Amino acid sequence: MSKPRVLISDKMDPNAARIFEENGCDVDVITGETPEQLIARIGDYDGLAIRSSTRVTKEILDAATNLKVIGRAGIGVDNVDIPYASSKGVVVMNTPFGNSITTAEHAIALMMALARQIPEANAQTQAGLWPKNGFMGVEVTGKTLGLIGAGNIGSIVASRAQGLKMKVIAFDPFLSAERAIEMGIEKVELEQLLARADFITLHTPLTAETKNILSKENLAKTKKGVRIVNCARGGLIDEAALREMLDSGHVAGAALDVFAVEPAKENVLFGAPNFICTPHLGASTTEAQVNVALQVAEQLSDYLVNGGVTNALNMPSLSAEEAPKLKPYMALAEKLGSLVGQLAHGNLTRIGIEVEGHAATLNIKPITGAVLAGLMRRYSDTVNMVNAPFIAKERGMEVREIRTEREGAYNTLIRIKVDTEQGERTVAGTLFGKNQPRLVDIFGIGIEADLDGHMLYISNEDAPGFIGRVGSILGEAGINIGTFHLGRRNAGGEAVLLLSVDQAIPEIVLKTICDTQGVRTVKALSF
Ligand SMILES: NC(=O)C1=CN([C@@H]2O[C@H](COP(=O)(O)OP(=O)(O)OC[C@H]3O[C@@H](n4cnc5c(N)ncnc54)[C@H](O)[C@@H]3O)[C@@H](O)[C@H]2O)C=CC1
Ligand SMILES: O=C(O)CCC(=O)C(=O)O
Repeated sequence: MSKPRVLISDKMDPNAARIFEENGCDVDVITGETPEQLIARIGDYDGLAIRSSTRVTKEILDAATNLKVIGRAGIGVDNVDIPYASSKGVVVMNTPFGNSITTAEHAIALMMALARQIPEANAQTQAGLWPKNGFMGVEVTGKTLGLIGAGNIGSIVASRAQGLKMKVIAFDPFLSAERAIEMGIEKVELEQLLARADFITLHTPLTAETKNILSKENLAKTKKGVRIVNCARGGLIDEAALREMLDSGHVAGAALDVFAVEPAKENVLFGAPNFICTPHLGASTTEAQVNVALQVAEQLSDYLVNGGVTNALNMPSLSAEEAPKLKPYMALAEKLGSLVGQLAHGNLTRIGIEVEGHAATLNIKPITGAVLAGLMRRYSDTVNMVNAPFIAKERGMEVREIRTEREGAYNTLIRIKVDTEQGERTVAGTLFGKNQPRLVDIFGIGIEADLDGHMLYISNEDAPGFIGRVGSILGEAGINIGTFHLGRRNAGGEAVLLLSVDQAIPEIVLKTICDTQGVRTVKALSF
């Protein structure tokens, strides 16, 4: 089997390339290309490792015909079109913790630089001005630091600021009261933070809610003399409004690592009083870059070589240890989903996935993904367990998952219930001999069958001689029967026949079977 191919398209610590190679991938490091160059090249690769420079757009994803996974060596993934990647079945991963300490330290460094105007004092001193009387700083001790966003980085900033004897308040709608107490900070509303903070530091992603969170209006509500730090994302602050506030002296200083448009070769803030900036250096320490490079290479190669999923933003995590345990369940789930998809008529709007026994002790998200992928395969060739939940949602399907660790008649069971035009339909399957997917129930009728290759499903009235008649029709058409499985609701009632055959069954043969007395439904299946 050929090795997975990975492209590193942004500057990254060389350890990343080494790890990819050690883990069995072929790797190319080609940085600084234009989007057109990347579009021309990307079709050759299974994996793409990036930092913040490569923008993974729709056009790039359309050209990435072999791409299975994108890894961001860092946290923010606003440079990747995740919904489109999901629709293409491409997993997107980041490295959520590798550069958090470094970025938090950068925010603290910028805060201290602002408090003591270090960059300007340095420049004037080296220019021979000895400006001893030109710079009057402020202490941070006893001052209030307002965090907007108290996640990984925000909480590290909080603990460092507490070490500097600052009082920390935070606005973060998703911060629980318990966590705030644990962090020793005060959870406040945005209005309070704006009114009370001597320093404000931002640590949220850029979303519809956080875009321009420091708008002109909100900047006007800040305390006079406030100092503002942004090491999160450009776009969180209205840059033109901030410039006005710096010029007027209402904002005593601002330090930005990130800009609305990057690279920021020119910006309305350049040259403003008490404005300092760095070129998106928040994550730039040797330690952080080694961390994220190692992590992204381990994660991507684990996915490409072993199927392990870690820190994916568009699918559930699946460790390399979990992957082999889940694989037979996912195969079963896929087959059951596919059976339902092939047999159910009309739109499926409600799907129940019940997992019992041993499978329920595992991570069931991949099982759900596999059921949905199997179920929707009849709609699309590109559906897979990554994009299936998104497509299901898009199609308005309501998916319910029920997990019961207690064993029933089988040591493990996956049951799928769907509402169809004919009412609720159920199929269930188990694993025989630990990894052999086996159907055990079809629409409430017990049966035992492998779901493999070409198959024929017949629902009929239970009557003597029926099986012989079907056998003869197939025999006369030269179609060899591999396996034969029977089940019935009750004697003389509804019966089910599931056959595996060595070739696809021609329409004309299906029609002949359909016309046979006692037949209710006939359907050729393939798995
Ligand atoms: N300058 C740089 O080089 C770097 C920048 N970053 C950026 O820092 C940001 C934060 O990273 P982490 O702390 O790791 O992320 P995180 O996900 O751990 O924390 C983000 C926090 O923002 C909060 N939040 C979300 N919406 C909010 C809203 N509307 N108002 C207030 N709070 C809200 C969340 O509840 C969460 O607690 C990310 O955008 C990331 O891209 C990260 C690393 C390096
Ligand atoms: O890779 C970088 O230098 C930027 C890091 C960053 O912005 C992030 O991790 O979100």
